[in-house]
Amino acid sequence: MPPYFAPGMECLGKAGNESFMTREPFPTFVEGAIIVGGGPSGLAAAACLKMKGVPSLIIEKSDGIGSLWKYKAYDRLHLHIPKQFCELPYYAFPEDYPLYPDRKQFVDYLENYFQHFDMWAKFNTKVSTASYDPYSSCWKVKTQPSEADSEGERREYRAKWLVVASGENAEPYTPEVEGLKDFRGSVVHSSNYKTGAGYARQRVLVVGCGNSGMEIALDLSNFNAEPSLVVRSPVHILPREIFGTSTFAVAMRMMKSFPLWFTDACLVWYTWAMLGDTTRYGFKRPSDGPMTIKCKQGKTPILDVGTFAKIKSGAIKVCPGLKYVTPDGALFENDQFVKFDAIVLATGYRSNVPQWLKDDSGFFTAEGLPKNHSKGTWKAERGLYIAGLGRKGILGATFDAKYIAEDLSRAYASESHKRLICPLQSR
Ligand SMILES: Cc1cc2nc3c(=O)[nH]c(=O)nc-3n(C[C@H](O)[C@H](O)[C@H](O)COP(=O)(O)OP(=O)(O)OC[C@H]3O[C@@H](n4cnc5c(N)ncnc54)[C@H](O)[C@@H]3O)c2cc1C
Ligand SMILES: NC(=O)C1=CN([C@@H]2O[C@H](COP(=O)(O)OP(=O)(O)OC[C@H]3O[C@@H](n4cnc5c(N)ncnc54)[C@H](OP(=O)(O)O)[C@@H]3O)[C@@H](O)[C@H]2O)C=CC1
Ligand SMILES: O=C(O)C(=O)Cc1c[nH]c2ccccc12
Repeated sequence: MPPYFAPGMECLGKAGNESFMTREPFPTFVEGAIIVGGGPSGLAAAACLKMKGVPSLIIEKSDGIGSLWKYKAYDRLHLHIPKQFCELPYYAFPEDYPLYPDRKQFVDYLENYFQHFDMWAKFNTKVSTASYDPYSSCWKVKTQPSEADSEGERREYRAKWLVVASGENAEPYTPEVEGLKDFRGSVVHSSNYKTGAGYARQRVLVVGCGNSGMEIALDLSNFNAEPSLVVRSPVHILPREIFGTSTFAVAMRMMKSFPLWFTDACLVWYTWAMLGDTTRYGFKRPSDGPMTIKCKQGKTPILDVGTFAKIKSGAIKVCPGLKYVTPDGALFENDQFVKFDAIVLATGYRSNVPQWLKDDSGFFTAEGLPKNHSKGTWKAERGLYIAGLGRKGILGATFDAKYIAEDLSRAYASESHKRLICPLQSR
């Protein structure tokens, strides 16, 4: 019996006494792969598959591609590593782009990339569940329209292969902080922060000192606000450039020829020479080096774009961990109380994979990131692939996409004799 007639693939609605009113939608069969997410990782995967002759459908909950860069990033954002490390496969950045393209340029590039490869995508469509159906050996992907699409309907798609590309930064993470909900001023997550323009002369507490918190504190200071930055854990801070060359590029080159510890020692020594003793300003260094931590834990070092100079000058204050927030300020772990007018939570993001992917293979951690697998973080079982969740930035996602296309295209070729070709109803 061909797979499309197998039990479980018939669209007869739910069992039991549920009426036809609650019937499940008819599934649309997708030849090739379904890709969940239309960010850089999903685009890279779709392009690499296409180059290998494998079709795919991107399902994206936002109204277009690159939603993180389009809607969830602040205005002054630039790529913080040089463009050659953020280029997606088979399509170069325009030649006149600067070394560190800005947010708008990167979004334009992603949109052109999508057009260039003439990709298939369903926008305003959120994947609510994806599960493997052993009867049909397919992935069942159920979708619901996003809030912006009032006329959309629930759909079901099926494909032999599923590529998870929903991003490490899928959901803003807001920690439980005592008293936060009673704070009288504005509280925004960094994903909703655009510019410091409305914060002039306000005392703003920026919680979190990853790359977002550091740059938002700088932006606030440039707009004449009075930012304070919570730095609760040891963290590596590196200048973005070493003698005019990107620190990231220097590190990559060194890692090819020298052991990791030596690269780390050089980076830390150089930072000390450039920025001085950062511990004096509240930045304790972890005992492991910056690239060791990136490789082991995926945590990105701070690439400083001018915040540290503002900290040195006193324009940005550094605070230790938060104890609690009051309606008009915050108490810190050193028992100091400071008044604030606004709070920006630059406390990071989480994967949303556990919310929608039903996978019991043990491939993912409870946080929805691949566990450390000896064979890499891009391939699970039963036709499930993962792009951009290996905590290696856009460069890592492009490697994932190439490996995925290589492997998936082989499986696609061997399946081709029994493949069912059902054109999509809409693009
Ligand atoms: C502010 C910021 C700056 C960064 N700068 C850099 C940088 O300079 N260099 C670098 O290498 N990395 C950088 N990163 C890391 C970042 O992970 C990448 O830039 C990149 O966007 C990751 O691409 P992605 O496609 O994996 O994820 P995303 O860009 O997050 O794309 C995932 C897409 O999946 C969609 N999606 C999620 N869940 C669902 C669902 N259930 N159904 C349908 N669609 C869904 C989302 O709407 C989103 O469009 C930065 C991250 C942030 C937050
Ligand atoms: N192109 C660019 O210039 C930029 C790149 N990025 C990238 O985007 C990704 C996300 O970065 P980002 O948004 O900064 O998130 P991160 O996860 O990197 O940083 C989150 C920060 O919040 C802190 N934090 C979390 N909870 C609390 C709490 N309760 N109290 C105090 N501090 C807390 C964390 O501290 P702790 O370590 O103690 O948990 C950490 O310092 C990274 O990969 C980053 O490199 C981001 C911005 C700009
Ligand atoms: O911005 C990010 O989150 C990245 O992951 C980019 C990146 C990958 N490897 C790195 C090593 C040092 C600094 C940034 C990165």
